[in-house]
Amino acid sequence: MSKADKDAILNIFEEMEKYGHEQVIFNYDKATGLKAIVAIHDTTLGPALGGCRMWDYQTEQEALNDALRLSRGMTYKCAVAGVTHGGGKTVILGDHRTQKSDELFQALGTFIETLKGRYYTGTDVGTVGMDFVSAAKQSKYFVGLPEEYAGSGNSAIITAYGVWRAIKATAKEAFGTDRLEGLTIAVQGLGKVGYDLVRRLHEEGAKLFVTDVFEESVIRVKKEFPEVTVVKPDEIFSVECDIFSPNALGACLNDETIPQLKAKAVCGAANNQLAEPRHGDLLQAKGILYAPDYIANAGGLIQVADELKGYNKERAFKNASLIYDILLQVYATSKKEHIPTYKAADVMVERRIETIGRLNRKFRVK
Ligand SMILES: NC(=O)c1ccc[n+]([C@@H]2O[C@H](COP(=O)([O-])OP(=O)(O)OC[C@H]3O[C@@H](n4cnc5c(N)ncnc54)[C@H](O)[C@@H]3O)[C@@H](O)[C@H]2O)c1
Repeated sequence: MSKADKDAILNIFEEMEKYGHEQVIFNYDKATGLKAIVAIHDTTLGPALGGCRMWDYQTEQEALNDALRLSRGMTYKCAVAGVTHGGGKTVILGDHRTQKSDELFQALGTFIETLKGRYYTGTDVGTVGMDFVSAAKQSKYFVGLPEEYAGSGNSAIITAYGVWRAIKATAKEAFGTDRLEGLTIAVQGLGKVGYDLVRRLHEEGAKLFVTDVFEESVIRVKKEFPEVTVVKPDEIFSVECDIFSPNALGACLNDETIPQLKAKAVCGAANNQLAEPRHGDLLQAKGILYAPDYIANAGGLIQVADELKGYNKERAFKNASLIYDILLQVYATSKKEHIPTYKAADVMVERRIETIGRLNRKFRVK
């Protein structure tokens, strides 16, 4: 174990205190080799909800940091999306391409079951619905299962729908109309979400520039929507456009990329788009309207939260459409309180958690 890892373990409570985490659980199963960390950030609004990531972390500290950071992000995403859940996250330490097995996920199921519903989990980077079909053999606290297993299925479709609604709200704020026809939009990432977003934007008559590092994704999009203009991955930031839509990886808005942006607004699905919070200030200083990522991409969360009530697709899409209204509120708060949009979103969330928390305490039956 490296010195950094030892220090991190000594500092866990300091980290929990800094960000208000309630619980961090280390799970090890000898028979399957499962090593998983579950972080529960805040259950004021209800049981924690948040995906399970499987990643070949270089160090245990990196895995722990990811669990802490991502679970906190889920508290904010749940609160802003209006679902009655708090934030949690699981990370499995391992290579998702070579180390998965039915037994490994069943072992995860046994650990999640011990939390007795304090935390629900499902897919994230490196995991797919079928992994949780295995886990669900041992526990009822899994979501995001495939439709044939009575789950709500692929969440990318509703996520893309939510991002489309977010782009419309952002256009309304930046350009005074939510009609996308004639606007130029640069889309980075043509994966599960990016592809379906391009389909919607194309249908509405937006002029599209697109890119992906995976050539097959680019070929598929160009074949289906021949009017799009394909650019190289490193050219997408400097495209002359109205809106830049990041749908690939996190930290894409940083010291190197922000100066290249010619867009008047940024709105996309990627998680953790700002490399650091100060990049949100930098965007504002440049006069670029930023749609906070955890609001724009809340569609998937809304779907899995709905699954816990007995999935109703119509209801889930109706709730995801409200991303439009929530974003307009964020933009209004940002203007009224003279703060960047990413801060306005956080402020709205913190106020909501405080208010609902107070209501929950007031009416709790002892
Ligand atoms: N799928 C969901 O329901 C959901 C929900 C919320 C947030 N998100 C976030 O949205 C983003 C996209 O999710 P997804 O499900 O479509 O993932 P995905 O893996 O299907 O697609 C990501 C795409 O980005 C491409 N890519 C990676 N690096 C790139 C780069 N530098 N330039 C251009 N393209 C690049 C990949 O080749 C891939 O095609 C992720 O950040 C994810 O965390 C997804």
